[in-house]
Amino acid sequence: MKLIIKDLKKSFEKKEVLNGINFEFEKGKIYGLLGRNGAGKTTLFNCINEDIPIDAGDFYIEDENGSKPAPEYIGYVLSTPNVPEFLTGREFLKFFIEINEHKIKDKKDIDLYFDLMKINESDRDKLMKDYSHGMKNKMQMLVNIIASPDVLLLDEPLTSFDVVVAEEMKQMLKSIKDNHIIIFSTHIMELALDLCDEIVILNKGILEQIDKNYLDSDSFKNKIIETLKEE
Ligand SMILES: Nc1ncnc2c1ncn2[C@@H]1O[C@H](COP(=O)(O)OP(=O)(O)OP(=O)(O)O)[C@@H](O)[C@H]1O
Repeated sequence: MKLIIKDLKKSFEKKEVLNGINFEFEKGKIYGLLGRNGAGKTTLFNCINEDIPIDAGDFYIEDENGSKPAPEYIGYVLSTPNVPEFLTGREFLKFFIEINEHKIKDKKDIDLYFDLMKINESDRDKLMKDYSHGMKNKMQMLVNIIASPDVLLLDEPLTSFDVVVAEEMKQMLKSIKDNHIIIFSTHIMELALDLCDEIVILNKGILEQIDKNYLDSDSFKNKIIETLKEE
């Protein structure tokens, strides 16, 4: 399975943000998406998730059965969590599982899902408006893991997690990567290098993959920084 992006363009008024993105993301890999502030990482995710219209180009998923439109097979974890705050964590999970019942393979007891995310028993029946930023982020991550979409877009998802949870999330993402395409945007280069199989840089509106042969060399970080400085 691949997520194929062809000549994708997006501008906001006169500002050209995505200037012809061409890329093939493959199943079984975690891609680290790096770019300067305002480079267009979130815009790229919003386009692929069809939250905003694109100006030109195409994107789709291709597998052994042919090609299919991408958005239905995408899970998107936003950097600012977006959960219904008027529900408790338990109500949210119950509702999510009910409306996605046909999609969810291997359904588990709700408390097992909370356990997976290390959400305390005392917090499970609280309104999510009283959850911390990190707890809301965990809930958003959790529903995406339960739905197990083919493509998982993660917009700086680990930054609000404490170090223990961040490490657990890293291990969890590694454990599910074989069956997914995971694209992970971050400003933390060490995290990208530690977690990701490929590093992709969004610069001047296009995507560029950094040669894997550099991955273990000392000069790799410098190469990324030099590429990002070129703007
Ligand atoms: N809805 C919008 N209307 C107008 N301009 C927008 C809109 N959304 C994004 N932009 C502009 O597009 C550019 C790319 O923004 P985007 O949020 O995609 O960057 P980013 O790489 O995710 O940045 P950061 O790393 O700082 O989060 C910025 O110049 C931003 O101001």
